[in-house]
Amino acid sequence: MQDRIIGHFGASIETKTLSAEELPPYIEQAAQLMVDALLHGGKILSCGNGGSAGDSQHFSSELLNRFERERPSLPAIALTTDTSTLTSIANDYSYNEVFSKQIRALGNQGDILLAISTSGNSANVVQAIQAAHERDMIVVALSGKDGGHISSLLTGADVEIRVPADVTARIQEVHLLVIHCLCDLIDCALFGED
Ligand SMILES: O=C(CO)[C@@H](O)[C@H](O)[C@H](O)[C@H](O)COP(=O)(O)O
Ligand SMILES: [Zn+2]
Repeated sequence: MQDRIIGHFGASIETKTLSAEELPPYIEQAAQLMVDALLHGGKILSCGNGGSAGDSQHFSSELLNRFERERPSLPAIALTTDTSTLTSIANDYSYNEVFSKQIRALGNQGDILLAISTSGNSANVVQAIQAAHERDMIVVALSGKDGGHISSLLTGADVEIRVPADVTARIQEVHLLVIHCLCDLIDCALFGED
C-alpha cells in the first residue's frame, strides 16, 4: 500500500514539474485578464463539477475573503453553491443548463468566467462557456487531457490552461496550484508585491 502512496506522490510531482515547464505563460495571461476585469469593475464567475465544483468555490472564497494577506474583498461568485437554483434548473430544464442560466442572469460584459473541467467535456461547462460568450465575457478555462470540446469553443480572447496529464486526480492537483498562482498574481498586481 505504501508503494501505491509513493506512486501517487511521484506521479503528482511529475505532473507538476511538466506543468511548471508549460503553463506559466498561460497562467500569467489569465491573471492579467482577471486583473483587468477587476480594475474595470468586473467580477469572476466560476463553475465545474465534482472536485472542480470544490475548486471553483475555493477560488471564489479566496477572492471574496482573502488569500495570504490582508486586503479588500474582491468580487467573485461560484455558480456551484445555490442548491435551490441548481436543483430547479436541473429539474425543470436540464442539468446541462445549471451554470448557463445563472450566467445569463449574472454575467456582464467585462466579467470573466473561470470554467473548470479535467476532461473539457462536461456539457454544463460547455454551455456555460457558450452563455459567457453571448454575454461578451472572457473565459479562462482550466482543462486537461486533450482539452475536449471546451478547447474547440475558446476564442483568441480567452485563455486555456491545459494540464499536460490524462489522470483526473493529477489534473485536479495542478488546477488547485494554478488557482493559488492566480490568487497570488492578482494580489501582487492590485496591492503590490509583498
Ligand atoms: O473529484 C473527482 C475525481 O477526482 C470527481 O468528483 C470529478 O470531479 C467528477 O467525476 C466530475 O464530474 C468530472 O468532470 P470533468 O472534470 O470531466 O468536467
Ligand atoms: Zn477528486
